[in-house]
Amino acid sequence: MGADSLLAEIFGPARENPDRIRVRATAAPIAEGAGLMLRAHPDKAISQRATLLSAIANGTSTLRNLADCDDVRSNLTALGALGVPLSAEGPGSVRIVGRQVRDIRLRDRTLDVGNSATTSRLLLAVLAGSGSDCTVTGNRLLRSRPMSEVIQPLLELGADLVELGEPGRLPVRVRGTRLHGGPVTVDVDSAQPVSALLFAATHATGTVRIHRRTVARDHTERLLRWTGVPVDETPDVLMVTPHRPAAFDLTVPGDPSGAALLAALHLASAHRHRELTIPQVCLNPLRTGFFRILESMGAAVTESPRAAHRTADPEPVGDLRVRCDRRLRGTRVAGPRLVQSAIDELPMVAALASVADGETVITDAGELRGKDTDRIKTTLDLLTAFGVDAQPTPEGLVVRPGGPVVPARVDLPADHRILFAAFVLAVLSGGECELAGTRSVATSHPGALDDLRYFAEVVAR
Ligand SMILES: O=C(O)C1=C[C@@H](OP(=O)(O)O)[C@@H](O)[C@H](O)C1
Ligand SMILES: C=C(OP(=O)(O)O)C(=O)O
Repeated sequence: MGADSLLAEIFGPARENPDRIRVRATAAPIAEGAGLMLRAHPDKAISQRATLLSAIANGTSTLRNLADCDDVRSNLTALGALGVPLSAEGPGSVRIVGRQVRDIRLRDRTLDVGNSATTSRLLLAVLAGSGSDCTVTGNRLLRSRPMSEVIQPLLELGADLVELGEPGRLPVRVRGTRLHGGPVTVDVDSAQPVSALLFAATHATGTVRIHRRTVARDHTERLLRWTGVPVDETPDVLMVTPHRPAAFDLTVPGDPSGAALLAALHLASAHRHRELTIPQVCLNPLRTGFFRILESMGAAVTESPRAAHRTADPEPVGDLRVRCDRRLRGTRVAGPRLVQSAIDELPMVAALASVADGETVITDAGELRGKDTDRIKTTLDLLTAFGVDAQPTPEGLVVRPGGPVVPARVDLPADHRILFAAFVLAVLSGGECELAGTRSVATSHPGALDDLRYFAEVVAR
């Protein structure tokens, strides 16, 4: 079966979103006393890791509630091209028959993973130990993103990788070989290189010690342990004993980044004094930094973990509740651990900061410069378009109170996280504006316009 028909069977046809919308900030009337409950989309980061891990696991895995977005579609398309048997198991569910890494043999082909850095980096680590000789590339944005932090340590484990374009960028040719163990270092504040090396370690010939700079999202560590791969850890070092993961059944929880969008829109709306419940969200503390930042801004946040997670799931899962009955306070977002746990939500923090009663400083966030866009620059451009007083710093930005004004039209960069911050600013501004360049919603959350519709009138242009 072709990749497109398989994806259509799993998710239905890809959703067509307009590239230009008018947004009028008038929240749907909700009766006092009525409960507010909105569901976040399934987690993208866990979907990415779970599909790739089951592709090399011992046996057949079933994954449910996979995130339907371009990044995960790219990931499944790549697995199909690698000859990994995949079949639809109902809406959002897939069965994946794992293969020995050495038996993955893709020859003389180029795998284009679109926009997804996570897919490209994890895939390089798997292909490095496979029987393949192929090339990994991506779209224009992905080809300009840094890859050295993955390429360099993989080379140190014996990988045969050749950068075919600019040094430290895709496309990269991979000739699979046997990786050995040893020490490797990740000296950026980023989860993906660590995850890539954890994948590589499962099929190396000796123990791999990963010296890391920051503890960031640990979904891969959790999945590996849950599937029987020995991973020891101190704050500075992860130590992996090579082992083939066992096949598994997993239901992907709600995405904390999706919950953050709902919470930010809610706090931007006239209903923010009411409690919004977002059920069944991944409550991994290395992902929920946005909610800690909201608390520091004066919002009330409650997390109610589901008890069963202790035995059944690799991740803590539960309900999130958010409300705020005061004006938001300015805050300081600093330190690699907090920054990493809210890395994709920082543009939305900056948006909310525009209505706080004091200055907000975001720092230690230099990693934002290597995303789909330079998100320090594009967040600043967005704030400026909404008339917000903000200034860039080398590692972040400073946002001053003053509230957004309603611009006639904002031309957005091709970056979904900046688009989500634009939604928040459009609701905060209380007026009507046009957003151009909205198709990037598809990268992580094609249904995001429906989220926005709870808080604003949205008309396609
Ligand atoms: O590991 C992941 O799933 C991700 C890690 C983060 O990137 P970095 O690891 O490059 O910081 C994040 O920005 C990205 O959306 C997804
Ligand atoms: C940067 C992101 O993802 P990736 O690095 O996988 O492209 C993101 O989702 O914001």
